[in-house]
Amino acid sequence: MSGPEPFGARLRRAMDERGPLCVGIDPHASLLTEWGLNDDVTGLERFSRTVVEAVAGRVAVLKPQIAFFERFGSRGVAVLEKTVQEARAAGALVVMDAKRGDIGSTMAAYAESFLHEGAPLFSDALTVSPYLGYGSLSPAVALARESGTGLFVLALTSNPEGGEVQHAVRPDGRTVGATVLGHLALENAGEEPLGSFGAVIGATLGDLSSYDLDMGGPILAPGIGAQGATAADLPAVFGRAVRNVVPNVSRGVLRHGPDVVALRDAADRFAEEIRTAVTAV
Ligand SMILES: O=C(O)c1cc(=O)[nH]c(=O)n1[C@@H]1O[C@H](COP(=O)(O)O)[C@@H](O)[C@H]1O
Repeated sequence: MSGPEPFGARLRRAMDERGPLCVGIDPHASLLTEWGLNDDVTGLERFSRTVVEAVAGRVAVLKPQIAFFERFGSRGVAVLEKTVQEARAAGALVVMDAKRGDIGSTMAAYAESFLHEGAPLFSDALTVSPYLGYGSLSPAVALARESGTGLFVLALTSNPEGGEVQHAVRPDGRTVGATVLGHLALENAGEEPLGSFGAVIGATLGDLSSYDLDMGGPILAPGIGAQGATAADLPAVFGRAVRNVVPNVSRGVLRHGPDVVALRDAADRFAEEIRTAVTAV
């Protein structure tokens, strides 16, 4: 008896139907102010509900960044619970951006918080950090397989400081980032049409031709817009793997709020730029 449909298959279908764009829900204090909202839970709730109303029915993925909700304690997390539920009800997949990482036993609790169906923050996928050793993620991998959810593992991050760790060369001659990608390739082996264990690779990183990006899973690609990358960069950065790329745009879309139509139009413009860039490959 087969279990729930794997995240990778659900994501592939959503990307084919809605395009690959992921819009981030990052309620920065500065954005709340720009939207004429107070930097409080009421403003947080209005902000989040507006983004869901504007784009959850049309983009494949929404990516709430948990830190901006945790800033308000339990009432902020209550807003996040509602936001995730409303986004999923509108047909978007939700990637919870929590970048969780810990030793195995604690990692299991982190995984249950987001990937166990019935958890208040149940999401379709979770960002995780492998920097306690890729193997420390195994409880999250196991639960994802069981619950039909997925992981996005930080591999080559968009921030300029990432290289210090991720480009470090291990005794076997491979970089730390390449080692993470190698683990993911094994995790996704045999999964069709797309594995459920993705990598986070910044769209800001320029030439990655020395890396094998074809690890059978999706690539969450932040960095477009506020961090300086553009949709046109995607084919050059990701090569053939661009077909599995989920480009993320957070501030680049959110700065057009609070008007719902303006938010929607901004998302549509990014979606069209991405479609043009990716189909040119
Ligand atoms: O895991 C992430 O989502 C992530 C990884 C990474 O390497 N770089 C990165 O920017 N992110 C997240 O992606 C979003 C980027 O936001 P914008 O720069 O506003 O589009 C933020 O929520 C970041 O935390």
